[in-house]
Amino acid sequence: MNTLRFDTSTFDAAIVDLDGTMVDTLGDFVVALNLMLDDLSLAHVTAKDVESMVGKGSEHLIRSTLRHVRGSEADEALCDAAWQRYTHHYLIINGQHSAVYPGVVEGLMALRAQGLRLACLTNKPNDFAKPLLAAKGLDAYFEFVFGGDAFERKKPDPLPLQKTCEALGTSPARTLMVGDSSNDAQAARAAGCPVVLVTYGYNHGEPIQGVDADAFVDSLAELRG
Ligand SMILES: O=C(O)COP(=O)(O)O
Ligand SMILES: [Mg+2]
Repeated sequence: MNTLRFDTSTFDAAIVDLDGTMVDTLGDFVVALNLMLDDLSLAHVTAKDVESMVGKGSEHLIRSTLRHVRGSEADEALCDAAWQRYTHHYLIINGQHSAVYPGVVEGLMALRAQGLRLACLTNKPNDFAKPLLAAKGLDAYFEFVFGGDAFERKKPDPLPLQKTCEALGTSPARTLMVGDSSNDAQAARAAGCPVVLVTYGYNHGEPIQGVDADAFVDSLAELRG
């Protein structure tokens, strides 16, 4: 059920996902992947193809893209070459084909005004995540930014959430996860964090309402104390 207001007054902190939750980065992914595919003399992907592959980090995205355009699993040499080309292009175009979703700044400001500690936890690599947040003017809201390579395992594993709670010094039960996909929800459930999902974003092509979460919001502006 969508709610027009999700009461955040019982929390000490919020952990916020990046791609699909704060920033619509689908354009960046498509542009960087197609530049990579050009370098490898392979066919292009569309935004629709990419949308269902985003959320499990860049390695997963590159492997899924190669599988999609070639029709078979890529070997390690091709994956390595693709990774080099993809990171080269992504670092250059990062943020140029992306936009902050409506209500994000309002929501982050409200959470901070309420005294909540904020961390950004994404499966995007640190080298992509930190410059993107800075370019979009979102970095100052967060005490910590942890990318997909910050810890040994990525979401949906609970480890990144547990480590982020440790960094914040907050208990999982009083730390709200805000995300856009089942990766965020599964990680939160396993870590013992309550979870709210946005109704926009990328969830592997599946309707988000089918995911086990505490609430769904249409905008981060609905998160209020
Ligand atoms: O797979 C990605 O790079 C996107 O990651 P995020 O949704 O955890 O920010
Ligand atoms: Mg996401």
